[in-house]
Amino acid sequence: MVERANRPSALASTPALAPQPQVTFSDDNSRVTAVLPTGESVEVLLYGATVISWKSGDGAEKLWLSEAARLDGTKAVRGGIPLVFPVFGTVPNHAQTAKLPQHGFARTSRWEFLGKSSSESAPGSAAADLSVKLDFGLSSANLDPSARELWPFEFGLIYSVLLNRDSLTTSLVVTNDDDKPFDCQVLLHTYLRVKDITAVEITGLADASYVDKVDGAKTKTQSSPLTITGETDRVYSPAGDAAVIVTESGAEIFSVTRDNLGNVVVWNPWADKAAGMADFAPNDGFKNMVCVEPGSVSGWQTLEPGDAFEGAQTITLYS
Ligand SMILES: O=P(O)(O)OC[C@H]1O[C@H](O)[C@H](O)[C@@H](O)[C@@H]1O
Repeated sequence: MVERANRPSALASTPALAPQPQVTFSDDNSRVTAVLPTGESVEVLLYGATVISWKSGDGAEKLWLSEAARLDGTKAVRGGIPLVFPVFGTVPNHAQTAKLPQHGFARTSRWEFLGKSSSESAPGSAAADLSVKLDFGLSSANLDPSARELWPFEFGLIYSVLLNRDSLTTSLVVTNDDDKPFDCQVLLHTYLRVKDITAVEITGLADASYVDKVDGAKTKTQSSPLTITGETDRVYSPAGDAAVIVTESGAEIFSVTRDNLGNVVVWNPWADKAAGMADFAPNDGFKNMVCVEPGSVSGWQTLEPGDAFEGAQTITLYS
C-alpha cells in the first residue's frame, strides 16, 4: 500500500480557491435580514411579513418607513411594504369580509419564517449574480382566534421576498384549504421613498381608469403623467400590464411591474391627513414618500376549494 503522504498532492499544486461570495443572513425570531455580498439588503418583520427596509448596494434606503412606526406587533407598520389581505380598506356591504378591520389581518398577524434560498450555491456564481429569497407563511391554523372569528375560512398564504442586485420582487400565493369558496382581495402596500414629492412624476398609467377616493369615488381617466400636489388616493385599473415608472426631477428612479395584479393604488396622505396619523412621522414625511400599490382590489378573487391565486410585484432600480 502506498502511503498517501508520499504521493504528490494534487491539492497542494492547485491554487487556493477564492472564497465563494456569500449572502449574510440573520433571524432573531422577530425579523429576518439578508445582505448580498455587494451590499444590497432587505429586512422583513415577522409581524405582518412586513418588508421594513430595502437598501441598494450603496446603503441608500429605497422604502419609506415612518419614524413613529410601531415595530413591536401592536399596530400595522406605517411604511415599508405592509400586506393587505383578505380585504382592501373596509367593504361593509360584502358579507364575508364586512367584520374585518381595514386592510384585513395579514399585516397584523405574526407570520412564520419558512426559510431562505440563495443562488450562491450555483457553481461559478459571481457576487454580481447572487440573489436571495425569503419565504414566509401564514395559515388559518396559526391565525389569532379573534381574526379567525372575523373570517372563518381555512386558507394558506405564502409570501416570498426575492432580493436581486437591482430589484426586489414580492409575491403572494393564496390557497383555499376550505371545503367552501371564499372571496378575497390582495394588495402590496409599497411605500416608495422619494427625495421630494413635488418633483415626482408617475407614468405608465396613461388612459387608465381610476376611482378617485378623494373626490367622491368618481371614476375618471388618467390623461397625463400623474403628479402629486395634494392628498391623492386612487385605485387604477390599467388595461394592460405596463410598468409604472416613478421619475424624480426627470430621472427614472423606480419601475414597478405587476404579475397577475390588475390594480395599482397610488396614495399620498399630504399634510393634513399625515398630521392626523399618530404613527406618521415626521409630519412632513409625506414629502418623502409615495405609495404605489399593486393589487387585486376592484373586485373579488373567488377561490374554490383547492384553488390558488398568485400575484407579484417587481420593483426595479435605475442606476
Ligand atoms: O392607514 P392605513 O389603514 O394603513 O391605510 C392607508 C391607505 O391605504 C390605501 O392606500 C388606501 O387607498 C387609503 O385609503 C388608505 O388611507
